[in-house]
Formats: sequence, structure tokens, C-alpha cells
Amino acid sequence: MPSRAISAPSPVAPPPLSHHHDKTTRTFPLLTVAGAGACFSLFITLSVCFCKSSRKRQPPPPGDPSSSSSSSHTPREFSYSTLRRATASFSPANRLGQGGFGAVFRGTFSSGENVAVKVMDSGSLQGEAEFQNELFFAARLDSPHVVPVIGFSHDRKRRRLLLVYRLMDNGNLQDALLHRRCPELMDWGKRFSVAVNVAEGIEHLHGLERPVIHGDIKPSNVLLDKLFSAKIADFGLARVKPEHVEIITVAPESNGGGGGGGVEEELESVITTATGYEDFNFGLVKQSPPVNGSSPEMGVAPLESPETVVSGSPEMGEDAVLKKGKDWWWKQESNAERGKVKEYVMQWIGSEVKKERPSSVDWIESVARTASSSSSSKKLEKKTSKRLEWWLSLEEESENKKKKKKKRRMVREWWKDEYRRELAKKKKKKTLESEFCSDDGSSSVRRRSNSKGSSIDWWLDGLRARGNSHDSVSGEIAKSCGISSTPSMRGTVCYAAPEYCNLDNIVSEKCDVYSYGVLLLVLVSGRRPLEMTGSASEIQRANLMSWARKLARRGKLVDLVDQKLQNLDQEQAVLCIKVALQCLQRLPVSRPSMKQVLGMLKGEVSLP
Ligand SMILES: Nc1ncnc2c1ncn2[C@@H]1O[C@H](COP(=O)(O)OP(=O)(O)OP(=O)(O)O)[C@@H](O)[C@H]1O
Repeated sequence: MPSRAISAPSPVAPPPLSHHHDKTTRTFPLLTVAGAGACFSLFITLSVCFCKSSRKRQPPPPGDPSSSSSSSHTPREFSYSTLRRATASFSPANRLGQGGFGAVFRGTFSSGENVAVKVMDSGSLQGEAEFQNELFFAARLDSPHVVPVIGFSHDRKRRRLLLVYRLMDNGNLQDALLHRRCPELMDWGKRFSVAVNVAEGIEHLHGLERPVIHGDIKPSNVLLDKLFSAKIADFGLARVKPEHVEIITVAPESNGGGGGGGVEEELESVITTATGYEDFNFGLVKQSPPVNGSSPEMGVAPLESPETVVSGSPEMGEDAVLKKGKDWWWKQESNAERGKVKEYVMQWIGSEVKKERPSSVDWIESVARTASSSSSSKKLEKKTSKRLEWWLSLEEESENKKKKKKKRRMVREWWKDEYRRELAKKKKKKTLESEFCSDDGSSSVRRRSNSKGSSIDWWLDGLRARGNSHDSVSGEIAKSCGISSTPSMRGTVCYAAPEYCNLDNIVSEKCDVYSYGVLLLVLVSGRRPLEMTGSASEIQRANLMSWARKLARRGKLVDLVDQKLQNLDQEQAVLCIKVALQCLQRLPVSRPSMKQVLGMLKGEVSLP
């Protein structure tokens, strides 16, 4: 029996060692099979884990701003000295332009890469907000029609914030079209392709899972590359569309109800508003038109009143509003034009107001004159003057009442804002604590946020704390800073949609559609939205938008087309004006979506 043979070894039997060896030899194949099995199952487990984790790490669809881990272009951090070297110490010879919050310089890295460096003054809160916004969107937007942000730099010592963009060789559209008059843009084909490029860029922003509203579409924010392909720049005022935004569908009372829109209705409402407020998009002024026939100065006064500038973000606070001063609202296409246009606007509004409705004083004077000429009797004169006095006092009383009512409304609004600000602050504090603090609550970032450093310091610390990972500029940081949903400025005069200017702060994609409409008219006509050459005959053409509407009424849209254009496709140009007029409808709901606009321009969708 073999068992016995093993238990009672014979003299020839192998020594115990040999016996063990024999056992090992027999169990070896078993062990090998078991080991191979274990290895195989380990391999399978590891591969499944790897697949799962790599699937998790897969980037979401390009340009999805809603995802906190998405990043198409992660902005790099540059040292100040690198950027100083690249721009030859920010030499004036390299200056490309001047924005509202700093100058832009051409630069070249040692690798030969050409860039544009925007130097912002971090002392300005608005500049800081713009800086953060740019970085927030830079990491999320990936479109051939959006100017890429390459990186940033923060020089604490000099308190400078710098943004680095890819260089757009042909500068901005405003300059190329209206100042330099580039021959390339005198070709209709090129102009039309610029119009389509911009429409595609905006459509890309609006088509994202969480739509992005640019908020400041205008020719100076459209940059042209070497081949004059247009890209949208300047996301300083952009925001992710708030989820709850509803577009007003009820027409304002002044419009006589309805709200169906349509060019005709629009023409009526705009052309007959003889004050021209609609045309100038002065939402603020529109709120209290000088129906009593006030003087031009009075008509424009609300714009300049610091009271009216209550749109600062919760983060900005009142001091920021005051810092910007009363001209804060007047974000013009170029600083040089500011004074000129403003003056013109004041004069124009003034003259229109006077034309439309004589001031009460004028009226009273004329009554007095008539009265005195028609009756020679002193008695009658006395009676008339008494009546006039009474009338004046009535006027004064009603004026006072109006003023008081307005003041009360402003105070109410202020308290509401204050309450919202308080809520936002609390929310922000909570988010920050959960975001940046370790479980024991002792993170350095938190300590910093309580320290004396500026807000941008902590924002950048938060950004760096996440390293150069894909979510280095995550949505959460931005939300906690409130930049993507709380605009602090409201676009550029003439380009900003009427509802964008209103204090209700209802912002939707349709604001961009409106601004695009103005840009389209500028492209087709080669004129600024507000242009005065001085001659009296020019007055009706001074306001591009109302001129276009007048021409539409007369069926003479072709008159608006730039006379200097070569290779003009007249039909296409007229189509562009018609599309622009659709975009310029006063009610947001009446305006087409950017997708429809693109479809109309490409001839894929017919005009309503
Ligand atoms: N990437 C770039 N490539 C080439 N030029 C640029 C680039 N970025 C900006 N510029 C030039 O610098 C100018 C200023 O740009 P910036 O975005 O600061 O101001 P803006 O848009 O004109 O004004 P605001 O900031 O008040 O809206 C632009 O008009 C453009 O001519």
C-alpha cells in the first residue's frame, strides 16, 4: 500500500528529505495552476479597475462649462519676469490696444510663440472680477471662434494681474473695419464670413449644456486672425446662464400690449417713440422718460446719477460702485469716442424731447403770451397769471410726488439688494469652508482668506491649491466668487439690449442676439451705431438702428449697404440687414435664437 510505503520507509527508501522532495514534486503542478489562476484573476480585476478609472477621467464633451472637471485649455501660470521679457518690458512699441481695465501688449516667448498680454490693475475690483471671469471661461470654452486664453500671471509686488491670449494678428474688428479700413474687409465675401464666424461663435456659447451669455458682443471684442477669421474675445462680462431665467413674454404697457413682435410692430413702437430712448437702449432712462418735457439735461440725468448704478455684484459692494464713478455705465467702444458720442446723445435726446412735447414752462409761457395779446384788460391778465401760478404749483406738486415715489422705490431696491448680498455672503462663506478647508478646518487657504491679502490673492491661491490639474479653474471656485452669475457691468452703450440695461437684471441669450444685430448692421454698412458727421442731412442716418428701421419701412434697405464694398452680393447683404432687424426687436422673445440667425444667414432657414 502506498501509504504504508510512505510511513515505513525501507532501507532503500529515500531519506526524509527525498521524501519531502517527492511530495513537493507532486504538489508543484497544483501550486503552479493555483498561482496562475490567482495571477489571472488579479490581472482581470486590475484591468477592470483601470478601465473604470480611465472612463471616469475621460474629459466631458468639449466646452461644457457646467462640468467642474472639464478643461479644454488649462491656463498656465507665467512668472511676471517671463511676460516682461516677452513684451520687452511692456514697451509702448508693443502696445496693441487699451481696454477698460488695462493695456494689451504684443509679446513673443523664447519658443517663438506670439501672444497678447493684457495688464490689469488689480486695485480695481471690476478688473479683478474680469480677470477671474476670463480664467473661468478660458478653461471651458473650446471653439475655433473664441480667442484662446493661454495663461495668467499675478505679480503681488506690483499688484498686477496679467492675462495671456493667443495673438490675433489683425487686431479687433472695430479697428480693422472702421479705422484702418483694411482692404480685406472691403470685400463682401470676407465681411460676410466675419458675420458668419461671429454668429457661429455665439451659437457655440449658447448651445452649451449650460449656455454661456457673452454679455458684451461688439466689434472691438471680435478679433481677427491672420486670415481675417473672426473670434470672440473678452469674457469679462460673460456668465453661465442662470437656470431660472424666463424671457418676458408680455409687452410693456407702452407698447400697447401684445408682444407678438414682428418687424412691423417693432417699427411702430420704435419709430413712434419719438424720444428715441429705445433706439439708444437707455434702459435706465427708459424707466422714467421725461414726459413732462424736461430739458435735455434732465432727460439724461438719470444715467449719470450714481443712484441708478445699483447693479454691482454682491461682491463689489457700494464702494466699488462709487469707485467707478458716474460714468461707469458709459462703456464705449473706445475711450476717445466717449465724450463725443455722449455729448451727441445728450443733444439728440434733448432735441427730440423738445420736438415731441413742449416743456410745461414753454407751454405756459405761450398760453400767457396768447392770453396777454388776446385780452387787453388787466383783469384778465391778472386772472390768467393767477391760473398760471396755480398750474405751476400743481406741476411742482406732482413732480415732488414723483420724486418721492422714485426715492422710495430706490430705497426698497437698495434694501432688497442688501438682503440678497447678505444671503450671498453667507452662502459664499459656507461654500468656501467646505471647498478649501481640511476636515480640521486648518487649511492655509482658509487662513489666507482671513488674512489681509486681497480677494484676488485668495482666489488665485484657491486656483493654485488645485494645481495644474484639469479642474484648476473649476466651476465651484467661480461660483463661490459669484463671477459667473452676478454681472457687475452691463455691456456697451448702443450694443446692449434694452432689457440688459434695465435694473431687473433679466439676462438671457437674447441679449447677445440683440448685440449681434447691431454688429451685423455695422458690418453691412461700415458705420458705427452712432455716427455724426456734422451735416444736418446726416441726422436721420446718425442712429444706425433707427435708420435701418426707417429704410425697412420704405423698402429701401439696400441704401444701408456700404458703398465702398467690392464683389457685393446685394441679396445677401439685404438678407443680413433683415436678420439684424429681427435680432433688434425690443422684446427678447421676438428675437430669433442664435441658431436660427445662423440658419437664416446660411440660407437654411427662411426669414419669418
Ligand atoms: N489676443 C489679442 N490679439 C491681438 N490684439 C488684442 C488681443 N486682445 C486684445 N487685443 C487688442 O487690445 C485691445 C484692448 O483689448 P481689451 O479686451 O482689453 O479691451 P476692449 O475689449 O477693447 O475694451 P473693454 O475691456 O472696455 O471691453 C483690443 O481692442 C484689441 O485691439
